[in-house]
Amino acid sequence: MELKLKHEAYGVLLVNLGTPDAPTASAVRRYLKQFLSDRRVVDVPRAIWWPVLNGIILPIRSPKVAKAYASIWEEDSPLRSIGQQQAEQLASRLIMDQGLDCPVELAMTYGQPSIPDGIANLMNKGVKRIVVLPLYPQYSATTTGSVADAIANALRDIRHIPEIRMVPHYYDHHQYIKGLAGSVKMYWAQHGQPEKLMMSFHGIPQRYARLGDPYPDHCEATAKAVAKELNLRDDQWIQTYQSRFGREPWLQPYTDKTLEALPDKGVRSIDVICPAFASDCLETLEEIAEENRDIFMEAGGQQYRYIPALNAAPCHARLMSSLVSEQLKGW
Ligand SMILES: C=CC1=C(C)c2cc3[nH]c(cc4nc(cc5[nH]c(cc1n2)c(C)c5CCC(=O)O)C(CCC(=O)O)=C4C)c(C)c3C=C
Ligand SMILES: [Fe+2]
Ligand SMILES: [Fe+2]
Repeated sequence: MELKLKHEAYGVLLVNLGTPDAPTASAVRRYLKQFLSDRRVVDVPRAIWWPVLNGIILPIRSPKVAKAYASIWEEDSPLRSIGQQQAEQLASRLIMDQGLDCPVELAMTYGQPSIPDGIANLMNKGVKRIVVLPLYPQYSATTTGSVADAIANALRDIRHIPEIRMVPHYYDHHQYIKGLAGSVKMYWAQHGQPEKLMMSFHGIPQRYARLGDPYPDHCEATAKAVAKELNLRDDQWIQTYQSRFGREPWLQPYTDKTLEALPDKGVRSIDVICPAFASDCLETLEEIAEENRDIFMEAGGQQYRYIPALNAAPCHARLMSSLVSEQLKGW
């Protein structure tokens, strides 16, 4: 009985970026407005950014991006439906691996389900200590930093605040590296190995890294560790950055430009993984699996395959359960 009460005091908030409520221009506009108003994401002075965001970006981008969402939407946005599966699997894993019967709530930094609702749901279940697990293996101020801000903002409205611990990153965690390498090995065992493996990470502006964001160092460490785990020679893999936005230079090499150039360098077959994404989403299912495929094939490539994110794989739930239990030590 005593043990059960103790377990009920803990809860997990699994956090991902966020996604629109529907694949429509108005829902995408609402989502992009919240996301792109975050100063950690776009740090341009507000007097310059507000007119650009409201007068140009939102009216032009929302209908275009809504079409892209419509092409990947099933019953819901994949980011949210996969996130719900991950939350359920993590709750079962915590019981199986750690003997810990505690609630797990999915929350999004932007859109629904929100971080304040996630915290309220946990507290309504009697939770006093929350482990926040941002689903970002590599730390960036634009993602993990924004989760910390959103948690702090949510706590402002709570009189008796819960205790909070947060997983800062897991870019070099052995279960994460083995999970990624294992998914590639399994894919190659079934479909054969291509000439190159591309590891494409979501980009950030170069300036953010110069100002102290360690994200590129974390990405390089992940990519090197996965290549090592797969016993790849240097010429058998390449690390790139995708999803650039706006005019200033982002981290390089760019995924799309690299794919356009590779066939001329003699590379005709390539597999792509996106290690910065814990769940498949618009950026992997549409940008990588569709748009970038066309770029490679039109440039003369012959075989292009996207290997899915870890999503709801059992090894992913085991990794998340280890990350949570490592935070619980001594608590
Ligand atoms: C404007 C600057 C952006 C920064 C900086 C940025 C960093 C960043 N984002 C992710 C993960 C995801 N991003 C997703 C979509 C997305 N990202 C941006 C812009 C920045 N991201 C935009 C405008 C969008 C929306 C789509 C579009 O308009 O092109 C998603 C997908 C969400 C979904 O609903 O499927 C994810 C996930 C990381 C990991 C990261 C920095 C490390
Ligand atoms: Fe993004
Ligand atoms: Fe994109």
